[in-house]
Amino acid sequence: MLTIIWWGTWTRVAHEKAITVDNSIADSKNIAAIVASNLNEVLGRATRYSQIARSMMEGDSSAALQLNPTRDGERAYLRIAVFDQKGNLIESSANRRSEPELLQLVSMARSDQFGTLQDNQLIVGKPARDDRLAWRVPILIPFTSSLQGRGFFTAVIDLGYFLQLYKDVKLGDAGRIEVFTQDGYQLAELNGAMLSGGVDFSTSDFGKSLRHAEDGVINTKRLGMPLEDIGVLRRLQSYPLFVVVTHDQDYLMSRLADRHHDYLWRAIAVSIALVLLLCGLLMVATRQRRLYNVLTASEQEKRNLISQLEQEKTRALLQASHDYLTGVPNRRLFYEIAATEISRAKRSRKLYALFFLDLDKFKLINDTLGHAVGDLLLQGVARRLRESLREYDLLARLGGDEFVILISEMASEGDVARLAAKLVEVVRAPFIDLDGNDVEVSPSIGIALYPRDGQNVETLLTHADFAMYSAKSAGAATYRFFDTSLNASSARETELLGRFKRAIRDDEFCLHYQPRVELQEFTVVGLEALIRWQHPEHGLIYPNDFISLAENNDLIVLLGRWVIDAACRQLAAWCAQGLPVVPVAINVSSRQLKDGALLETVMTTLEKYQISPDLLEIEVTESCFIEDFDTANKVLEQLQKRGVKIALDDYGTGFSGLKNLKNLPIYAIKIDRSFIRDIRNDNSDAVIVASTISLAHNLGLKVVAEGVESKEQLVHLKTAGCDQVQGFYFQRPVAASEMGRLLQRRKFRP
Ligand SMILES: Nc1nc2c(ncn2[C@@H]2O[C@@H]3COP(=O)(O)O[C@H]4[C@@H](O)[C@H](n5cnc6c(=O)[nH]c(N)nc65)O[C@@H]4COP(=O)(O)O[C@H]3[C@H]2O)c(=O)[nH]1
Repeated sequence: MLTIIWWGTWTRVAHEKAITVDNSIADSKNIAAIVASNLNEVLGRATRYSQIARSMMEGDSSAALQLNPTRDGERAYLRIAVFDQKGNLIESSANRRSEPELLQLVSMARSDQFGTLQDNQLIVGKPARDDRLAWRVPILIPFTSSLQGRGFFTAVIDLGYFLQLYKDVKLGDAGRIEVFTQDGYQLAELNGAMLSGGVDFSTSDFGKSLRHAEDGVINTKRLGMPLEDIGVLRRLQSYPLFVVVTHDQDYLMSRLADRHHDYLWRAIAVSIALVLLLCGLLMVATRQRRLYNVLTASEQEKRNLISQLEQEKTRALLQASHDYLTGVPNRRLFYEIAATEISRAKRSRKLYALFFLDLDKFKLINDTLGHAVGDLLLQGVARRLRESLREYDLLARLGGDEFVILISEMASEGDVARLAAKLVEVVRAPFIDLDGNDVEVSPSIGIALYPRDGQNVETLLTHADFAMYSAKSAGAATYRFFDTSLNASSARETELLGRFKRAIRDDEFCLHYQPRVELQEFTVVGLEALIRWQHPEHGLIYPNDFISLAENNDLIVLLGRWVIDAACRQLAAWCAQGLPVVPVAINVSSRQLKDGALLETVMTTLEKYQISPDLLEIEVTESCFIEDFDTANKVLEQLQKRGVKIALDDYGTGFSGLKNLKNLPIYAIKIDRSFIRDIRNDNSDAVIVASTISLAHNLGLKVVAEGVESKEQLVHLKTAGCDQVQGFYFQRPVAASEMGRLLQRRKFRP
């Protein structure tokens, strides 16, 4: 683009210059033609004067009078003189006696210095060496008169005067009009108003070139001139002279300069604009490029991230579906695959068997040899089991030392039994050098068969679990098929019972705490201690699974003591931490009330931990009073007297009409959560709760609603006038370590 602009500009400039030069040449040609024509005319008059001179020499006496250029107004002729053939002056227009300047020319003519002369031939002489008037040129025309023979007409012509007539022609400072003789002698030069002349170029290149030049354009550069000059030469029609007109090139070009500067500036401006535009475009392009690169990079990064995420996902899925320790499927994957297998089994006539395998005394190994050995053992067991099974049998680890195996497509129960026996033996074989220890372990396997013992995975698993307990009861290191006569729960209970005392001793139990919140300011006014069993093999076991077991096996008193001790210990610990403690309620069962030592246990424990009695509350259920009203009443009254508050738990599920309560040593009732669950939808529940609250208040009892899970229930209870609530809505039961912050804060936002 820039090239085009500059090429266009230069072409235009050059074109205009060429046109100007052409115009100047045409102009010069016109001027040269005019000057040559006029000079021709001036010299033509010399021919006429020479004829008058001839008449004069032939005796025409009046002719002399006509040889007077001044009288004719002929101002280009300064003087006229006539000479005879001997060189005598016959006539002078200036009335001079001698004309030495002109005589010299006559003498040269007579001595044939101009060659053989012809009549009427114009001889142009060189002016006398006088720079001031160098343009005054002597001329001579020979003629022949009939009386006196040869005569010479001479004159001095003022070419300066002649050229001055053109002084207004604009040719520029160095422009000029010149008159030359044929051999390159410059007779006169008009340069502006300046006249000069008398320069002999005959020996210079310029002079030589003039000699053969035709009419038209010539290079008028001469020695000492730096530049070419374009001149136009025009020969005189009748005389051996020519006129050269030269325009001043600088002058011509200077007339174009403004316009050309304008072109130049425009070209520069457009170029700058273009360059700026280009730079702008370049910057935009660079920015775009950079943005593109950034985008590409971020796209790449995104792609990497996605593939990383996909890898993570695959890994997570693998982790989520496989047991990290043994690498076999975990419970989740087992359920998925087993469900598909069972649905396939429905179309098969073959037997499917689900093995529930548990290692006997695994905890002992863990406790004595350490977890590292325990882990290696589990890995070894998994490996052996896997190696003993067919490829399409499904082995999974449920957790701890529990493995399950889904055996598919077995021909008979006998085959299943043989496989189970083989697995027992395989696992029983010693494990050598587990972290430096040789370990022996035996498995107990429970077997449930499809379709006989269950139609789905859950049932089969439960029944295999029962069968496994049965195998353990049978002395372990064996297998058992599920038998409907098996009492599953008793098998588990038997196992739990087996380690109950040790669990109390080993502190496998712990207390979780749930806050009780009053409904005016939503302040925590108490905590309920709820027992949990952190079973090393079965995980966290909730009280419903072992409280009745403890009650039925005379262990509840022992357990109760542990609870009293643990609650007081915890209160003391919170106090020691400087936490603002609130009363902690513990659950006491009817069997504990019958224990004569309860009062003493409570009081000594309080004393042991330096806990004020009003920081301990006791929750009893209605059943306590049913079984042995007097004893319960007595013990509780004594406790109450010593400052321990009593609340009636699970209210509504038992016998008590409210009127029966008025004689009991209680300060509050806790409405069972079964009434609260549907309080918003079940009108009768709402009525029971509302009337309970109002009657309890009439008896001076506080009312606590249990199992509050939603805001709607909360609003309803608050509107009904309930004093306090407890439930998942505010807080699920949590470990003591998590209670510290709540005790600090003490308040909930509803
Ligand atoms: N669905 C639902 N449940 C809620 C909500 N808020 C609390 N709960 C649950 O309701 C039970 C309240 O205790 P509880 O009625 O005394 O009923 C207790 C109590 O009777 C007994 N128990 C707990 N700890 C002890 C103890 O140390 N000694 C004795 N003898 N019995 C205990 O075991 C029962 C069950 O205790 P947990 O399983 O801990 O169950 C707790 C608690 O987790 C709720 O919003 N929704």
